[in-house]
Amino acid sequence: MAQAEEKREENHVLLVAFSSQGHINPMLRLGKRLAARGIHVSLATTEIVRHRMLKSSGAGPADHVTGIELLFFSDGLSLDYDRKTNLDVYMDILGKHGPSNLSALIKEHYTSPKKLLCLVTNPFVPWVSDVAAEYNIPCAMLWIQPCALYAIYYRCFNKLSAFPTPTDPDMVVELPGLPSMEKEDLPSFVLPNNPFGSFPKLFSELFQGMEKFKWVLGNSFYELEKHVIDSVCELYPIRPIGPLVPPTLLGQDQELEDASVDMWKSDETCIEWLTQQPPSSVIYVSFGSIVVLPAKQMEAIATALKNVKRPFLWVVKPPEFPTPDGAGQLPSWFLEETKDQGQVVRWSPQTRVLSHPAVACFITHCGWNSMLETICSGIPLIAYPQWTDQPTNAKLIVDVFKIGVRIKKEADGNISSEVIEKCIEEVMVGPVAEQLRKNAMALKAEAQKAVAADGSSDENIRLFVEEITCDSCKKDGSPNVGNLSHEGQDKVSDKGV
Ligand SMILES: O=c1c(-c2ccc(O)cc2)coc2cc(O[C@@H]3O[C@H](CO)[C@@H](O)[C@H](O)[C@H]3O)cc(O)c12
Ligand SMILES: O=c1ccn([C@@H]2O[C@H](COP(=O)(O)OP(=O)(O)O)[C@@H](O)[C@H]2O)c(=O)[nH]1
Repeated sequence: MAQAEEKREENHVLLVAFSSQGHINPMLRLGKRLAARGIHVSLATTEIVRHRMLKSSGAGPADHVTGIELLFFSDGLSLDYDRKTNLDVYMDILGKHGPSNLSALIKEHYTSPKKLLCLVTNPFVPWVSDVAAEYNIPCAMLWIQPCALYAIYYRCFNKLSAFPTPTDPDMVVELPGLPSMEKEDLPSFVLPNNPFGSFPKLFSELFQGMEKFKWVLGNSFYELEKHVIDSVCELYPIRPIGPLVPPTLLGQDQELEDASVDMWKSDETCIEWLTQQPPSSVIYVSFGSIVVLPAKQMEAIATALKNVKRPFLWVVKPPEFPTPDGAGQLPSWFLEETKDQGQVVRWSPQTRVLSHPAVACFITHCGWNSMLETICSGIPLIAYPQWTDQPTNAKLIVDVFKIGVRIKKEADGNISSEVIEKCIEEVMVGPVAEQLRKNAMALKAEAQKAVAADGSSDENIRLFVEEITCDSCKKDGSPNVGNLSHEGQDKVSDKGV
């Protein structure tokens, strides 16, 4: 036992993630890249994740994911608490109980916590940096949304630029390195009508105290977002090390195992069904793990899918806490009337779906993981964003990456099935479709280059590992992301990118 513990503390990094699948998986993939460079890695997250993994697999939860040890701490709430409906309460309680519970976990698992090379946290558990400080361990943040969101929040919460206010809710926001943004392009949390009171507080504290993070890593790649990445260099640089997606999507060794957890059991039968469909014919539809669409919007999508008469694969994840208004439920007529046309599953093996040759396009809520997976699959997107970073991600898809179209809302906030049908036709046939597909394939190639040996992201990982393992760098308490990030970018521009 003593020997195992000693080993654990050699060259060890502890990752800490918020409980959502889209936050844990990029962290695990970062962990794997660190492990490939000789670092021992563990990931700590909250008990609710262990509980969901248990439910999804039916067996006991894994205590390791491809060599990364999983550790769990309590968020202070009971397992059956409805966290999704009460996000503000959840985030508050987690912020109150998380620090002491994580601190106890560290004490329990590491005989000398100071030996940890660093803690890596994500933006939704920013208090991890205080736990790191308590043990005198350096702390890094993995930013799990586009670097554009990092730039927007940094400027917003440090009051460096003007954002919409209750008296000027429609103002257009102009920021360096980004296109002009109207209110429907901004992250929902910076708008005056944002209902999540504790979010601005969480992010104000985070962005006003960035010096607590010695490194900021981003789940993106330089070539994808170079203008906005360059634009934050002077503020507090972010170093892109992504895309953190399964190795099979990156053209890497097919034998390489992915590091990820599944909180829901995926329905593999849809892969067999896909195999029976013509190449580039299927519309894939999914809104991720959190969004629950209002019944009216479910109806509009259902009508559009039926009317376009093309094969579809729609993920309809039953709401964990169903409501009488029918939110998140299929219209009653749908399955019967489309039974020869498409498939509905509760949860799909999404990365296998996106890279399947039968899939033509993806109607998505624009979660960043889904977007990166799509970029790496080289197919166009139809953006239907809901909240948080998603509206801005949709803006990037259309105006910066130019790999998709956006479903525009009517003046009353609803969507019409005709608009969805038009978007589908636009990305499936004709000159726009052709251009989008070309752009998508080009970005896919750039993504593969970034993570391949000596690519921009690979180089940034190498620099990070060099930094955390270098004794003199560790003792220097000042945040030095700046120097390194500049160096990383010089290297990139040296190569003529
Ligand atoms: O902001 C939150 C909060 C939150 C924080 C503070 C508060 O007071 C209230 C709520 C909780 O869960 C989230 C989960 C998310 O999952 C998903 O994470 C991906 C990667 O960040 C995104 O790209 C996807 O759009 C998104 O659905 C994204 C989020 O932005 C949040
Ligand atoms: O049916 C599904 C839908 C989603 N996902 C995965 O769940 C994650 C969703 O993350 P994202 O950031 O896109 O959205 P979120 O669910 O966090 O809103 C992605 O990795 C998807 O591949 C999946 O495996 N099956």
